[in-house]
Amino acid sequence: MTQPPFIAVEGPIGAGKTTLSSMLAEELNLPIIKEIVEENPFLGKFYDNIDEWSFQLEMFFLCNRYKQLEDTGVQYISQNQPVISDYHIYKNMIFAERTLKGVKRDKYRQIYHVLTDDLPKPDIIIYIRASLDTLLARIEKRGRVFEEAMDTAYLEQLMADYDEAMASIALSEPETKIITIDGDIIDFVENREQFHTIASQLKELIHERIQHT
Ligand SMILES: Nc1ncnc2c1ncn2[C@@H]1O[C@H](COP(=O)(O)OP(=O)(O)O)[C@@H](O)[C@H]1O
Ligand SMILES: Nc1nc2c(ncn2[C@H]2C[C@H](O)[C@@H](COP(=O)(O)O)O2)c(=O)[nH]1
Repeated sequence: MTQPPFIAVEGPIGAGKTTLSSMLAEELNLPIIKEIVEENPFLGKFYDNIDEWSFQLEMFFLCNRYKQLEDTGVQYISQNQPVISDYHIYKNMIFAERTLKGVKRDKYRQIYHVLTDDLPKPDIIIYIRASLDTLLARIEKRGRVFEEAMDTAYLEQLMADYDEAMASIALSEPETKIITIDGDIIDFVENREQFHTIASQLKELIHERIQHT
């Protein structure tokens, strides 16, 4: 039996994940699972010194996402309720593979698999891509102080890592539907028509999948 749709909005930092997932949740009346960022005690320290703080930060993100998906994701799925999230659990690996090295990376990989292998995985991914200039402009617009120390090369590397990760999911999970949005061209914030095109496409996919559940 297929599960009711679990939708994840993904993309590099500043792509518009939280914005788009919140808009879609409201438009389609879906419950939303949202990342908690402001209370993260390690992010500021991490951007000041990645090597020193990466393990603590990656573990913090992993444990929080695990707990959130365990508490709410599993509950919605078991009630046959479609749900949208502003992250995919695989995001942890995208970042950790970039920020961790050696023994810590090996340990992290093991813990990641132990915690996440039996979690429900999204079967629809909305992947927002955008150019470096667009991402930088949106990060600046958001104005989080701790992100001022972010290195541009780090963000550029993450953009490539995201492309690679999405290509790998497309190959290894052909049943997962990936909708790619060009965030430089499609403006779901300013252009209602463009937002409605995305919302209608998602509504149709949810409808199709519910019928097969
Ligand atoms: N399409 C868009 N056009 C203009 N501003 C946007 C757009 N998408 C997001 N933003 C703004 O960019 C910033 C980052 O968006 P956010 O949703 O927090 O990104 P993410 O969750 O991917 O890091 C926010 O200030 C948001 O209001
Ligand atoms: N090293 C990691 N950093 C992460 C991870 N998830 C999010 N983040 C950072 C990136 C941003 O500064 C901030 C919010 O993320 P958004 O993508 O929502 O803008 O947190 C992670 O797993 N590892």
